[in-house]
Amino acid sequence: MQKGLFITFEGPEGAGKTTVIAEIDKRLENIGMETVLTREPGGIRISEKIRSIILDNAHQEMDGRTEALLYAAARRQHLVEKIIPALEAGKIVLCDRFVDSSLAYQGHARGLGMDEVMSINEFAIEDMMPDLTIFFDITPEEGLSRIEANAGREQNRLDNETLQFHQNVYEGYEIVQKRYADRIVKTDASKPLSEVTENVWKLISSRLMSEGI
Ligand SMILES: Nc1ncnc2c1ncn2[C@@H]1O[C@H](COP(=O)(O)OP(=O)(O)OP(=O)(O)O)[C@@H](O)[C@H]1O
Ligand SMILES: Cc1cn([C@H]2C[C@H](O)[C@@H](COP(=O)(O)O)O2)c(=O)[nH]c1=O
Repeated sequence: MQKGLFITFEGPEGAGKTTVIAEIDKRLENIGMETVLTREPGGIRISEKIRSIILDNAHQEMDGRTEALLYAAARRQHLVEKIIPALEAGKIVLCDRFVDSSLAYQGHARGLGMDEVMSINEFAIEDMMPDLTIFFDITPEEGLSRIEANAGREQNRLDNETLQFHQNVYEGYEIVQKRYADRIVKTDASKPLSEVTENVWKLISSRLMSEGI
């Protein structure tokens, strides 16, 4: 039975998720919370291997359905091996991307259909959805310009999709937010880093208070 809290972070490329989550993780640990910081695709050995297959720039021939199935397979293993045990141990799981990414990227931007992509994910996750999702709201243009400016970050197969693809991802996220309005809260990710971090911290700490954690 789940006792912890499952929080996911979503948004376009370069929105600032990874940077902000690391700071949130530190703050939670400083107040004595047990956390697990993880990411999708990846987070554990098998899923990191699947990640490198999906994101390899050499794999241009990858079929859209194959891509969607690989994300779902990586998610399944990640869930059973890392996320569920952490939640059962009462920990707070902070996960950089989860099923909403599949809905926005594969379902909408790839054109596979959100319902179809949700159905393969239902097989993977059963009914394990996040308790809270924070959407980092930024235009694809601004997010992509941040990662282009970050010389240390290699651009992967998905980063290198067209601007139109990334605009479709953003449109996909707008649909996802309406569909799951009770779970997803939005933060303005175009603000300076310190401001985004404070806003995300307020969202998370008020949720912890309301859960009595
Ligand atoms: N609020 C911000 N203002 C300006 N730059 C930022 C801000 N937040 C993060 N950055 C910078 O933008 C770049 C992308 O940030 P980060 O890797 O955290 O984004 P991300 O959402 O995890 O991206 P992706 O999903 O594409 O991996 C980094 O160089 C980071 O330092
Ligand atoms: C989980 C998930 C991810 N994606 C995409 C989104 C990004 O382009 C990459 C992951 O790279 P990041 O630097 O770790 O953000 O994969 C996707 O298309 N579908 C998914 O389910």
